[in-house]
Amino acid sequence: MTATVADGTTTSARPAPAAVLEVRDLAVVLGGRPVLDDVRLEVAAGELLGLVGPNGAGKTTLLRAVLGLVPSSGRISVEGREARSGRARTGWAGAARSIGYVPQRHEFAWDFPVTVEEAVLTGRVARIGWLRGARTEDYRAVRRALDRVEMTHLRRRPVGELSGGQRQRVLVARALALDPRILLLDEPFTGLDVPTQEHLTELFRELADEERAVVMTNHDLVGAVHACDRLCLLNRTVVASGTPEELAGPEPWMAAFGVSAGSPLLAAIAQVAKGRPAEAQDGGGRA
Ligand SMILES: Nc1ncnc2c1ncn2[C@@H]1O[C@H](COP(=O)(O)OP(=O)(O)OP(=O)(O)O)[C@@H](O)[C@H]1O
Repeated sequence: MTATVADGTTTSARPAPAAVLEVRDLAVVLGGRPVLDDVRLEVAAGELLGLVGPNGAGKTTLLRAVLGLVPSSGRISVEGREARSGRARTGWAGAARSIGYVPQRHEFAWDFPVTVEEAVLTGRVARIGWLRGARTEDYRAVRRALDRVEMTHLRRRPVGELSGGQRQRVLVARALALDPRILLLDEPFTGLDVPTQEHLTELFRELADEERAVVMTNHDLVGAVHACDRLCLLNRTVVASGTPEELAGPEPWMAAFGVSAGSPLLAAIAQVAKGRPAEAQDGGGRA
C-alpha cells in the first residue's frame, strides 16, 4: 500500500494490487472554473476507498467524470481498458457496464410512479439498451440485487412511499443490478440513522471483499477512517492518499480541510486510525 502526500513524499508498505479503476491527469472545468486539476487515483479490486474532502472539493465531479457525465481531459481506464484518453472518449460504453453508480439520494426522481422493482430494473439499461424489453435474466438480476439489500419484500411498493434508508437501499440495488466490478457511491450515508449506516457499511465491505472496487464519498471523516481500506483526500486535486494508519497524522487533514492544529477532529481521526483492528489495517477481508 502506498501513501502519497502532495509534497511528493511517498511511503510504501507493500506492493499495490492491479488497479481496476485508474485515473491520470484528470482535469475538469465547469462554468469556466477549474474544478479538478491533475487528479490521479487508483482503486484495486477488493478495496473500499473513501473519497473525502471539504464542500466543493470536487468529489461528486470526480465520480461524474469517471462516468463520463461531465466534460474532462486526462486518462481514465476501467479494468485495464481506456475509457478516456486525452480528450477522446474511447471505450465509455464498455466501461459503463463495469461501473455501478449510486448518486446522492436527492438526485433520483422519487415522485416518478414506479415500483421498487421497476426502479432497480433501470439499473440494467446499460445492458438492455433503451429500446429493448427486459428479459428473464434482467428480472433475475433485479431480484438478486434486491435480496442483497434486503428489500425483496418491498419490491412492489411505489418508490415514493419509501423511507430515506429504504430509498438508499433501492439506489444501491439499482447499481448492483449490473453486477459491476466498480461501485461508486456518492454520500450514501447522508440523513441515515447510525444503525442503517452501519448496516450499509457492512454491505459495502462485503461487496469489496467480492473483489469489487468500491469508492464512496463521505462527510463523516471519522466513520470513513474507521471503515475504509484507504482514503483519498481531495481538494481540487489529490492532497494525500493512503491507509487510515498512514494518514493518522494531522498534516494531510489540515492541508485538505483547512482545519487548525487544535481541531478536535484531528485527535478523533488519529484515535480511530490507530485503534483499528489488525484485520482492517491489513485491508479488511482481502487476501
Ligand atoms: N454544472 C456546474 N457548473 C459550474 N460549476 C459547477 C457545476 N457543478 C459543480 N460545480 C462546481 O464545482 C465545484 C465542485 O463541486 P462538487 O459538487 O463536485 O463538490 P463536492 O466535493 O462533491 O461538494 P459537496 O461535499 O458540497 O457535495 C463546486 O465549486 C461547484 O460549485
